[in-house]
This record gives sequence, C-alpha cells and structure tokens, in this order.
Amino acid sequence: MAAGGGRPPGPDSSLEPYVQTRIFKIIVIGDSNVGKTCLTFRFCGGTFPDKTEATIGVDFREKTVEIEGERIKVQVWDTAGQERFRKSMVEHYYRNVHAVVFVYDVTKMASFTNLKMWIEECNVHAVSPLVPKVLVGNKCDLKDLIQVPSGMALKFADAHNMLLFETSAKDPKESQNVESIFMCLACRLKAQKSLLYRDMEKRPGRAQKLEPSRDAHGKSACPC
Ligand SMILES: Nc1nc2c(ncn2[C@@H]2O[C@H](COP(=O)(O)OP(=O)(O)OP(=O)(O)O)[C@@H](O)[C@H]2O)c(=O)[nH]1
Repeated sequence: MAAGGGRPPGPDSSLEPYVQTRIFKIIVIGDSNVGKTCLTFRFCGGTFPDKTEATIGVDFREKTVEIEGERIKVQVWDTAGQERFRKSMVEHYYRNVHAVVFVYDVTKMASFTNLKMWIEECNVHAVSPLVPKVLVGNKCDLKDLIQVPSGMALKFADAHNMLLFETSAKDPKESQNVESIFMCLACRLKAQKSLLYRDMEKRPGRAQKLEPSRDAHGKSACPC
C-alpha cells in the first residue's frame, strides 16, 4: 500500500545510517473554493495563505511526521475543484492513492450535496474500500453563515463509513484539528498496513477491511 522512498546512499553512507521513509499519498477532493488549498497549507506549513488562486491540475505539499518512532512522509495532493482545471489530471489523482479527504464548505450547501458526485468519481476510479476516507466540513469560523448542520453531515459520514471533521483552515485555534485530519489518516494507514501483513500471514491472498471508529469531530477516533 505504501510506496517506498528515501535517499540513496551517498559516498560516505557508511558513516550515516540509511533510513527508509515511507510515503503516504493523500488526495484532497471537493468543490472549488471549499478551502482545499488552505487546509493543505495549514497542515504542511502551519499558516493560512493571505491569497489563493484556483488550483490548476494539482499542487503537492508534504510534511514528514513521526508515528510510533517511524518517520513517515505525508504527501498531500491538493487537487483542482474546477472541472476545466482537473479533467486531464483525474487519473493521476487516484493512481496509487493511500487515503482520500473529501472537503465541503459548511457555509455552502451545494458543496455538501455535491459530495455524492465526488464519491462517485472516486468509485469510478476503482479506489479500494480499504483506502481510508474522511469527510471535512471547512470554514467553521463563519458561524453565522453555516448552512450544513453537523447532524446532517454526521449522518452522511456514517452512511459512507467515514469520520467527520468540522474545522477551519483560517482560525489558528483550529490548527490542531486540521493536523488531526492528516495524522489520523497516517496513523490508520500505518496500523492498517501492519494489520494487513498480519492477516496475510494467516490467510495468504486475503485482505481484511478495517472498520473506522466513529466520532463527530474525529478527535478521539484515531487508532493511535
Ligand atoms: N473564512 C474562511 N475562509 C476560508 C477558509 N478556508 C479557505 N477559505 C477561503 O476560501 C477561498 C477558497 O480557498 P481555497 O483553499 O483556494 O479553495 P480550493 O478548494 O483550494 O479551491 P480550488 O483550488 O478552486 O479547488 C479563499 O478565499 C480562502 O481564503 C476557512 O477555514 N475560513
């Protein structure tokens, strides 16, 4: 599931331990303007960009994290929400993907109802049910403008076997919550991989589906 990576040994590699870093590819999907770019900036750089432009094709950001002593590179693919900027890239988004983040804007009902379409696209590209998926309602700082009630989002998340995170890329107080989205996925991928190995040892050729734990805000739902 996870691609290998790391630095090839240099001339004096005998002096340094060669550490392999696993790479987890996580794609961020959803309507244009829901805040995909801002969420990835918040996670990878710890900031909220002053100004963003519509993503064309895809932008890559990454962050190396440590989970239970293992260094893991979380490679975030910030995809384009506008059809005209994404159509030539869609195949690449889904190829060898390890996890999917579906984003809607809590102040825009259309971005929530369109989630069905994004999930359908994901299915069309044969993304395995083993690939963890989470739902993110962004722009929660705009409290007076909220159109998508938490209960409705939670029901949808439950029906699609996903955790729900309601957050804001803009509000610095929410940065921990944004971090949790990606860290939770990275933890699950790490755990899933070792479970898969264990299962394969018992029954070669068969994989076991992991059921995610449920939590309205995903805060304590990580397996780590
Ligand atoms: N209030 C508020 N505004 C946000 C938040 N996140 C993003 N925005 C604003 O929403 C607009 C769109 O943000 P982007 O991150 O560029 O949206 P996107 O989903 O990447 O859009 P595409 O690249 O077209 O797919 C920008 O004006 C951001 O400043 C948030 O949490 N709160």
